[in-house]
Amino acid sequence: SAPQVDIDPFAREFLLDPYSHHEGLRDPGPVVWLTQYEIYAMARFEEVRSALLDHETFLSGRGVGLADFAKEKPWRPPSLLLEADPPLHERTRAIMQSVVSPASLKTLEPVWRSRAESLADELVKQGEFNAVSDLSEVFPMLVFPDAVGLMEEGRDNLLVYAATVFNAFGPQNEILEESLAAARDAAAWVANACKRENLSMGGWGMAVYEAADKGACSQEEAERLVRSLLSAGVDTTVNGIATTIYALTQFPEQWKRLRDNPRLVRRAVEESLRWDSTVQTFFRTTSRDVTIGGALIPEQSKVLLFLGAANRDPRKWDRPDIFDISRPTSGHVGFGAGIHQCLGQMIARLESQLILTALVDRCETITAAGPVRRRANNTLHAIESLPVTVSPS
Ligand SMILES: CC(C)Cc1ccc(C(=O)O)cc1
Repeated sequence: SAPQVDIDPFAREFLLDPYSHHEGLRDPGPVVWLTQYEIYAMARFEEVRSALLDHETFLSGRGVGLADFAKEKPWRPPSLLLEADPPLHERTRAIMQSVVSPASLKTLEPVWRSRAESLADELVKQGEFNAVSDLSEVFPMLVFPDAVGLMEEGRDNLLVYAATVFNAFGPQNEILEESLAAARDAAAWVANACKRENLSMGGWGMAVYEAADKGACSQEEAERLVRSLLSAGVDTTVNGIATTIYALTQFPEQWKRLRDNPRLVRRAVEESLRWDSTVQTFFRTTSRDVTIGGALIPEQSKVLLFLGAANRDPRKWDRPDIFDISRPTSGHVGFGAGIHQCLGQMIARLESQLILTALVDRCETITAAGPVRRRANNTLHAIESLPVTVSPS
């Protein structure tokens, strides 16, 4: 049976520094029993990847958080993408893939590039700035809400709402209680922003309703699918960009390599996702008894998958704790894997690549100008503050 582990992966001190705790989750065995929550967990690369690929054994429809939707009411109507299994998932995923298509991104790229360059111009002029409040919370908000076609008024509700979405995958701890209290108004704003009449023509949001007009889904489903874009599309890129900058301040020789060859930006973004995965964890629920590495996981069990720990598993990666932009990163589970693999991964990659390229082109060096401060979140490895100094090239 699965070895018992007393670690609390949703304790504040774990969330603020998860990587110092991961060996205690990987080493006891391929599957462990977390006594704090009476759930199973997997933190090794092989097992995490296999579970993500086996969507028939490891279900999403009963929620991808600790809450089992077969036993308790979700805090919000379940996502038709993230919290759906086939066949529903196939229909909704196809709609969203046709909306956030490569063609659509191609048309947006020039505008996104010019926004990234203007922001980088300003930041280099400043010389010293906060890579969170002045950069990673700014750039995604300059491009993503417009791509969705969101109303202008109240957009700052997006970050508050998204933080709650990600906290809600965890237990009812103080972190979740605090963010639920803070997010009441934000949730109302998001619900309203997803309505057809509040979305502008030509945006991704309206494209979902046009799919509904063609019979691909109902108008109500369209409204909830737009909510998915707002839930997943902001806090992820905000923290992904901040983490990439953080990694580059911690490994300055990697910045130098980017300066010598800016084409390595793509690899830096990928390696950043592996080295410090923005999305650290989420759950699956077993549809049947399944034995992993000699341990039986009964059906209807919640299983916590540690993506961040899998991406630094020494059984898979050599020198896993080193941020090395030349390493082969293919197969990392920073965007998940299988049928639920991140729908927005190309959006996230483009945003990160554009802003990083704009900074690499303009800055000879980028260095930490003070300590990094983290923001505790039940799912995300989030950064609250990251003061940096840049020298112009
Ligand atoms: C890493 C995932 C948990 C991010 C995410 C959040 C929310 C949704 C939704 O559909 O609301 C989808 C994906």
